[in-house]
Amino acid sequence: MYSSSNHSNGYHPQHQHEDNRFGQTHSHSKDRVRRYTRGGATSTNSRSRDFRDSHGHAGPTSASALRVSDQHQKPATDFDMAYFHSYAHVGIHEEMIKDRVRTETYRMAIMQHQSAIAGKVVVDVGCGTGILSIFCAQAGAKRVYAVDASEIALQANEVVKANNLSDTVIVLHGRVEDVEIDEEVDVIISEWMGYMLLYESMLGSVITARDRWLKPGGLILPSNATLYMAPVTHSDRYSESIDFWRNVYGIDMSAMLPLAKQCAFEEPCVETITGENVLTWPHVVKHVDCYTITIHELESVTTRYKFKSMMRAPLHGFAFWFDVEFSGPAVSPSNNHTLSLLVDNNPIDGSQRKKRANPNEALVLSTAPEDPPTHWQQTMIYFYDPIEVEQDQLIEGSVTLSQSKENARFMNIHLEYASGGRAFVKESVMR
Ligand SMILES: C[S@@+](CC[C@H](N)C(=O)[O-])C[C@H]1O[C@@H](n2cnc3c(N)ncnc32)[C@H](O)[C@@H]1O
Repeated sequence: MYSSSNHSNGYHPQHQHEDNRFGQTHSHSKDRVRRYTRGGATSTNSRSRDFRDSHGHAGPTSASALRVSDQHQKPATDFDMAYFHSYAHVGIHEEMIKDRVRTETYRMAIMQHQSAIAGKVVVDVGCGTGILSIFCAQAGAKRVYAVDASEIALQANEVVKANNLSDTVIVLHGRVEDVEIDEEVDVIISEWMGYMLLYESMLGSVITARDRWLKPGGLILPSNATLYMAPVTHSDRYSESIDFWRNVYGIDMSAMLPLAKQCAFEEPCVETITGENVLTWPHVVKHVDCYTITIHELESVTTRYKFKSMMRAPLHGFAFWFDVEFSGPAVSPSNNHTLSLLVDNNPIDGSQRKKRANPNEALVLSTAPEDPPTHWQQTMIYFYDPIEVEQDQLIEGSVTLSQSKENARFMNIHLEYASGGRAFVKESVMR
């Protein structure tokens, strides 16, 4: 995943600064998950470890507490191990927790659903430092299984102990796919969203947890998610990275342009844009219902889009962003807890978009350009050269997001676009 325009892969030495989230270096902004792509295998083991004592209470880790179960899922790959290792770094957790939009929306959602959590059993899929598990304990959960395959689970256990919550929060160090929980749970909570929603492929682990442990009628937070895309104009960005080379201290360095374009725009960029960069209403790329989605459905997502530009402007590429909603399971319309969002047809481009039926009913965590910024920012796919579009000009094509065969946590992006009689294809990989 590329968080700025200044490199064609994640490991360029120039413009380096410490990325607190993953201890990774890059120029403009922070990467949520990248560091794991560098090293391949790490020394992290794939066994599950829990901190329960013989009475089922949380306690210090010991060799006898190590438990292995490989009957549920494929074994973790070297890529998985490197991925979990990347989450052992404090910086990534600091960045997530300091993202107040993210963390406070989760806390509000937990409090909003307190009646479904108090006295109930919760599993926190990917607990990290344990913050969401502790919020659930504060909301009155009877028991919270806080599961994380990263070494950060050891820290979570210390945090739980220091807050005198060891009787409620049971930290399990292992993959959700491997650990054993000997009871059904009422609630699943997880912060699984990667850039462009599906990068990291962590949603599959939430599905696994759901299918292993969730009681019928149980609650999943967040309950659904939507990935959007829209065409954008961003002349400043293009000038900064490309036009810059046309005149450098009076020297014509245009010979650098092909390399500059490749390095800047070959891969997706994670950046913050504003609503002013967006040329039309967004198109829904994928809507995910966490209660019903299958792992198979996530392997490849294809959508066709058709936009009509609202203005005359140079089209520089597409922005992607997502939102997630914290509502209960979808139930019949006669029930008061019916999902609060409806999907209706976008009058501008004919695509579907979500409309809030009752804004008071479900909390939404949005990463849209017009909403307060989050650490996810927006994900941009830039063209190598802009396309001039007139007002009302059609921009159409398709996009396919598929898990890489090499490493399912990488995402291949196949983008086809046509406008004004010209057609293009762009392939990129978010790694
Ligand atoms: C985005 S972080 C969220 C951390 C924490 N819940 C929070 O909100 O601050 C995701 C965490 O999930 C863990 N994780 C991802 N996949 C997992 C799996 N299959 N089993 C256990 N932990 C997993 C990662 O190690 C990471 O710590």
